[in-house]
Amino acid sequence: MTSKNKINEDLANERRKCNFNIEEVTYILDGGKEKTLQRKKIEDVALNGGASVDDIPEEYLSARERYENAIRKSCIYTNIVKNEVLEITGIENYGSPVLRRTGDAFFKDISPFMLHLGMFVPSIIGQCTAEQQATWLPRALDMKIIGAYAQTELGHGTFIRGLETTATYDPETEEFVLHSPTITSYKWWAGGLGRTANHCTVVAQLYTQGKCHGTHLFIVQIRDLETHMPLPGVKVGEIGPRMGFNTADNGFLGFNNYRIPRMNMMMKNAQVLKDGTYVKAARHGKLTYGTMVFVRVTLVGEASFNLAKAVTIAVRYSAVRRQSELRPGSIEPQILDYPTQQHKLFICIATAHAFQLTASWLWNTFTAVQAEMKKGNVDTLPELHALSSCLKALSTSDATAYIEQCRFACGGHGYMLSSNLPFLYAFVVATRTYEGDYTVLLLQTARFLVKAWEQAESGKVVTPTVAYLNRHFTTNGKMIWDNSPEGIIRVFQSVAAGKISLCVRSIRNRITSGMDHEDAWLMTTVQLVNAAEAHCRSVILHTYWNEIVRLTKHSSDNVKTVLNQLVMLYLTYWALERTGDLLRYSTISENDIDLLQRQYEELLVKIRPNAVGLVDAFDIRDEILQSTLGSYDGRVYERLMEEVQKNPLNKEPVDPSFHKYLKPLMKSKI
Ligand SMILES: CCCCC/C=C\C/C=C\C/C=C\C/C=C\C/C=C\CCCCC(=O)SCCNC(=O)CCNC(=O)[C@H](O)C(C)(C)COP(=O)(O)OP(=O)(O)OC[C@H]1O[C@@H](n2cnc3c(N)ncnc32)[C@H](O)[C@@H]1OP(=O)(O)O
Ligand SMILES: Cc1cc2nc3c(=O)[nH]c(=O)nc-3n(C[C@H](O)[C@H](O)[C@H](O)COP(=O)(O)OP(=O)(O)OC[C@H]3O[C@@H](n4cnc5c(N)ncnc54)[C@H](O)[C@@H]3O)c2cc1C
Repeated sequence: MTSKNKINEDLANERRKCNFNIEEVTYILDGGKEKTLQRKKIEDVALNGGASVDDIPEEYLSARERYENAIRKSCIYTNIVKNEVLEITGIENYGSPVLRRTGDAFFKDISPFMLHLGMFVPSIIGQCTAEQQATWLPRALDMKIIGAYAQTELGHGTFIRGLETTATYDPETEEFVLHSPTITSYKWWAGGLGRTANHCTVVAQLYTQGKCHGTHLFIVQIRDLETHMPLPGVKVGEIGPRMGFNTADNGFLGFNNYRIPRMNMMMKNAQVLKDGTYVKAARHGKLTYGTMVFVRVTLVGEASFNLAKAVTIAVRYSAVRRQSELRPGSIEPQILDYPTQQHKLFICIATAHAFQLTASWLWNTFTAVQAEMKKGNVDTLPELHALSSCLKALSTSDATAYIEQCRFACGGHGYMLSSNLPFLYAFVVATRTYEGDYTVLLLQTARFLVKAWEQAESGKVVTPTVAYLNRHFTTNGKMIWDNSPEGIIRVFQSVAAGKISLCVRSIRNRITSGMDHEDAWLMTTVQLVNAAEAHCRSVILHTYWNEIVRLTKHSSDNVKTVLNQLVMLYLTYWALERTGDLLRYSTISENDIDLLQRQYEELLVKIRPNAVGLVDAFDIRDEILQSTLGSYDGRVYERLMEEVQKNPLNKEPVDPSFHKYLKPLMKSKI
């Protein structure tokens, strides 16, 4: 072995200590052995060329160079995907999470094509008729056209009904006229729109026969396919530097009476006939929001994957890093030996598992609801909307907090961009806002919960994810505390039920004392967000536990043990985090809390020897991790020094600014 690929001795020791079969855990997280093998095959094909390697790390480039480099690499990756990967996966897997994840080897930040595959293509699939799909989809999948998703405007993001862009039908020419009547109606934020896209999905208020029918989706060509010039009547550009997403060319877009053919309205759920007659086909008023529901579902898996990356970096680094001394004169311990460090990191491993298993479960729920909707049944959509809203909100918010915790766990070196932790944070913190802000989405779930509570109150049997509400009306008093996993989950469900009940009581009391329903709701929103968070927490705890029991039925003993330790750590951690709620809604005592704390500390000790094995089981290749601190071989200090050589500031021993500014300053007299 050369020193370049020699594994750091501490990390090698950690791997020797690991007592479970790492591959077995990888298979569970990937959803089965076949999926793992296919993922590895895709990674081998896509990453073997080493095309991702930048001579100069992208953080040293100017805005223009960074963008150009991102396009260059996007094209390389797209060609690999088109020519080699899709042969393995089939065209239907274009845009699959595996391709998205493999893409991370090419970009530290984000590809300008992300929104094309992440939202433009899904909007064609979800919102167009079969005939329209036949027109647009092959061209989009083949990258003959490149699209963005332009919904948000300068003045409105959350409140979609408030969007101002208009699409007015002209039966004379059978065209829609797109117009941006005000500065606030300019589209703002769409990824890939600023410089890259030649088409986009535009969300606009539909007017026909003098009447507004609310927001609808349109496919709009914005640039010439040969020259890439914006078409007459289109004003488009990049919105400027932001906290992250700096290679995604987020854009602005305005229209000046810009005409598109009638058939460019996405007509799956509503149509405008040649004469201008509006026909609504949809059985549910919000089906035009379907692309957002799809992306919210996928974001739970995104949260898990990005957190898995961060904690892989932080745990490997913590095994390599030695600091301080436990006893005078003793050898410096690995920082992973500090219980406080384990407290920071093991919850991140458990959370990545919890979100991954919840994401798969949510995806199955999503596809089942889609299948029902194909048959004309939209009854399960409200529950899916409530679930995808709160799970998107909580998973992105927790992942953000824990990625930052991983950075803290890496001390000063975690602050280096080359650790990749700042990039991960900047990318994931945006997910808390986009595709529906955290608070706004939890309030959507709260609407569903209040309705479910009212149904349960009237004796109706409610859907499985809120079935605990039926129990709430049949049991009296506080939930009996029970330290088993099922017992902890039951108590969390009681907390959620108790909080929803308090919200309903507050709303009713406010109405009784003279407020109208809107004000009573508004005044209760702080509690409603809290109740929706409690509900979502109980869903995650329940799903994580159920899935671990189901998926480890045939596992080896040691895998069963370590995955059980992790899920118990998760349940115990959240019980300790929420002792106030537990004291309020269950019979838990001071003594029970002491026992929980001891149980938690014992779990840290038990998990410690397997910590590196657990992050290895995420099986994230070095090319994808892109971190000086987190590589498989643990050559942390060597990589930090190698990275310094790439710093353009170190190219010459003396910087020109010395002669230009510093020296004159040093020579000048006071
Ligand atoms: C080179 C190659 C690169 C490699 C790439 C490879 C592959 C890539 C492939 C995949 C990518 C994978 C993942 C993607 C990852 C990252 C994506 C990256 C970037 C994404 C960028 C983000 C894009 C965006 O942000 S787009 C804009 C999103 N905007 C929003 O989310 C707005 C939020 N607001 C709303 O959703 C709504 O306005 C609202 C807040 C819900 C309120 O709506 P409103 O109409 O006012 O409704 P109201 O409150 O009155 O409610 C009425 C009623 O309707 C119910 N309702 C509301 N919404 C829905 C819904 N969606 N579905 C069903 N029902 C809904 C609501 O509950 C009410 O019901 P009720 O009356 O209570 O019964
Ligand atoms: C990196 C990034 C990429 C994006 N990409 C795209 C894209 O490709 N296409 C696209 O169309 N959009 C995109 N967006 C826009 C994104 O979807 C919106 O920013 C997001 O939906 C939030 O809307 P907003 O910015 O209008 O926030 P606002 O709604 O103005 O929110 C501001 C604050 O007000 C609060 N608030 C708002 N309404 C309520 C309410 N009813 N009750 C209580 N509190 C409320 C929010 O909680 C928040 O704290 C992107 C945004 C980012 C940051």
